[in-house]
Amino acid sequence: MVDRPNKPTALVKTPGLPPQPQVTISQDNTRVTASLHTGESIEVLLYGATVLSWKDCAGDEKLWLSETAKLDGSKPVRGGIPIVFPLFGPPNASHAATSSLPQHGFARNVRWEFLGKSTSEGSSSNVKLDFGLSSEGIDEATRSLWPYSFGLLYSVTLDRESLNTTLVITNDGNEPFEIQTLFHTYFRVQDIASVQVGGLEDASYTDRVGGTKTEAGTSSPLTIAGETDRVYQLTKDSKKAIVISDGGEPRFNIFRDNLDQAVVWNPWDAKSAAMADFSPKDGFKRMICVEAGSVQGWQKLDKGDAFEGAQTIFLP
Ligand SMILES: O=P(O)(O)OC[C@H]1O[C@H](O)[C@H](O)[C@@H](O)[C@@H]1O
Repeated sequence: MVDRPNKPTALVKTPGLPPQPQVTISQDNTRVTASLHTGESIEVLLYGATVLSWKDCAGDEKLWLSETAKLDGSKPVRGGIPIVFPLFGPPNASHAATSSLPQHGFARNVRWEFLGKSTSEGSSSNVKLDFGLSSEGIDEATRSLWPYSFGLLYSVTLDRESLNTTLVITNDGNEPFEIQTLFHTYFRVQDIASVQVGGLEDASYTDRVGGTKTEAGTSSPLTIAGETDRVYQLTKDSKKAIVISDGGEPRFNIFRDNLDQAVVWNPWDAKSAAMADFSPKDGFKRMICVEAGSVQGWQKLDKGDAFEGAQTIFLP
């Protein structure tokens, strides 16, 4: 059974004080917000099931969201964590089944259903919000572009010091299909000039700036000094974090589960100037996308198969 929103569950009893709600959830027609009693919070837009905001206990925002991002369902959100599915990047004639879809697929362009919340047994400090999308939940025009019977279950779990996003994709029909997927996370940073991305050392990557070329890994952490768009080929070792440091301090430790690539993207000045929904125009100095995904080749799902991929971002 699904809890109704707006009703805090799990009460903590502190001697001498009235019971305190552990988790507060509220929902309107467009979004769901959840806060822990310790102050951490998340906000998820039903359009695209896009995480728009993740704040720590001090109320500091961890995600970057463009000031001109469209939140009205007219286009994918520029910022937060849009979900890429079932195709990463621009459509390509070489993969006929997804060749008619928009860039990064359709999951970020459609309204999802809020399925409800849960908290861990005995835990005083987390909340999981579940969202669903299926072939029945998309419009006829989109379904005609990708006519498969699928189910997506997306869970966003807020803990005191981490945020987990888990996507389970199922093939609910008779026809096999092939997918790519990715969490397009926009991290907020203080100053891109002092950002380093560690944990990608020695990984080969596809550089997508100015044509596509494959490069061997380098021994030092990645720094960003211009337009950057790389797809790193990582090992299956989910214990190795990708670490985003800012001003010499580690800020985010990203762990992957069953996602073997990571895209690093910063549009820099010219590309961000060309995006109407990217603002302020120098906002590229305060964001970096590090996107865990499965985007090299395709994951094939036969009838009844499921694919599960997740990322957990820890605040050091
Ligand atoms: O503008 P969008 O469709 O949201 O894509 C934004 C970016 O997403 C990924 O990071 C890709 O690697 C980039 O090539 C792309 O420009």
